[in-house]
This record gives sequence, C-alpha cells and structure tokens, in this order.
Amino acid sequence: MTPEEFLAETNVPRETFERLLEMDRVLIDWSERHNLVARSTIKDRWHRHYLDSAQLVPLLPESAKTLVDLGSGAGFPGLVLAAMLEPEGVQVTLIESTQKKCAFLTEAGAAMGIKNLQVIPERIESARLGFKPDIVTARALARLDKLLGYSAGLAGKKTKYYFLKGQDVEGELTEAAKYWHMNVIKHPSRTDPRAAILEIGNLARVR
Ligand SMILES: C[S@@+](CC[C@H](N)C(=O)[O-])C[C@H]1O[C@@H](n2cnc3c(N)ncnc32)[C@H](O)[C@@H]1O
Repeated sequence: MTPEEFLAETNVPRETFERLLEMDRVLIDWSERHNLVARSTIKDRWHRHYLDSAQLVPLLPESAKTLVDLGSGAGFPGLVLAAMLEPEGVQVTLIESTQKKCAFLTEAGAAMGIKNLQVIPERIESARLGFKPDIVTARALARLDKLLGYSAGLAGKKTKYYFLKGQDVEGELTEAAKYWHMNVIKHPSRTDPRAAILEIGNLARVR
C-alpha cells in the first residue's frame, strides 16, 4: 500500500495525512539507525502499521476525550491515533518503557506539530496518569489476560479497551475469562483476515 492508497482508504483530512507523512519521514530516518519496527514490515508499513492503527478510529466512541496507548513502540497505534483524533480534541498519552522509543515518539510528535500528545517513559506498572482514560488501546504488547491486568490498574469503570489481536484471539479470550468479567465485541481486522480487534467494556475481576 502506498501513502496515497492509505489516503484513499481512510479519507483522512489533508492536514492529518501530512502529519502522518511527517511521522513516516522521522520513522524511516530513525529506522536506518535503530530497530523500531520489524525490518520485514517496513516495505508494506502503510498497510501493516498505519492502516492497522487507523482502522480503530471508526470504532471509538465519539464522546471520548482521553486515550492511553500501552507499549506504543514506534507509535502504532498511539501516535497515528493522536494525529487522527487531534481535530476531535482527544488528548493522547503514550506509555512506553524503552527510552529510545520514547525519544522517537517525542521527536516524531513534535515534527508532526501534534499538541494533544504526552509521552510517559515508564513501565505501565509504575506509570501514574492522574486521570481515568476514556479509552485504552494496545497492539502486540501482551496476551489479553496480562493486558487487562495492566489496563485495570490505570483505568476507571467507564473505560473502554480496544486491543488489536492476532491469530489466537479465541484462546486469549477463553484464558482471560477465567479471571475477568467483561463485555466483548470482536471486530474483524481490515488489514489481516486472521486478526481481530477486541472492544471491551464493563471490566471487573472475577472474585
Ligand atoms: C512488540 S512492541 C509493540 C509496539 C507497538 N505497539 C506496535 O504494535 O508496533 C511492544 C512494546 O511495548 C513496550 N513494553 C513492553 N512491556 C512494557 C511495559 N511493561 N511498560 C511499558 N512498555 C512496555 C516495549 O518496549 C515495546 O516497545
């Protein structure tokens, strides 16, 4: 997928597209020196990473004002969502424990001219938000049970969770159901027929 094909697929406003192109310029520059995303995925990054992230936007509640992305890595999905949701006034927080990746996220966010962005360079387990986010997102961070443990520590009763999940989503749901009550909607992925997006609400621990 080319950037122009991404634009046609998502129909993002021109200004948002320019910001994503700027993110990509910084990503490619850093990728020559650092391993930010798997090298095998760089050629098809507009499909594998940008579209994979952008597909979350139509699923998110319009009333949301705060979003926290866990283990953001090179900014997927968190930095893409920050660019796409800034016009809606959504504040985006990225939590990432690797300092080098945080430096990338901060530099890319500044180059993109994004103002609704906060990068927390800490482990999720020790991060203190000071607010209960409306939305928590994550991709390729941990299996669902562990993700929910991370999330529950940060979130409030009304928080909704959107996790991009791979092939073993059913196994992860079965495992997590031993420890968590939750309402789950499983959305098909637009980028990978074997993958799914889990939308989770009403999360509570099994007692
Ligand atoms: C496999 S990468 C995925 C990155 C990105 N979400 C993506 O899908 O491209 C997982 C990222 O989570 C970060 N990470 C892992 N455990 C973490 C923790 N406990 N707290 C914060 N970040 C963590 C790692 O440093 C890494 O950048």
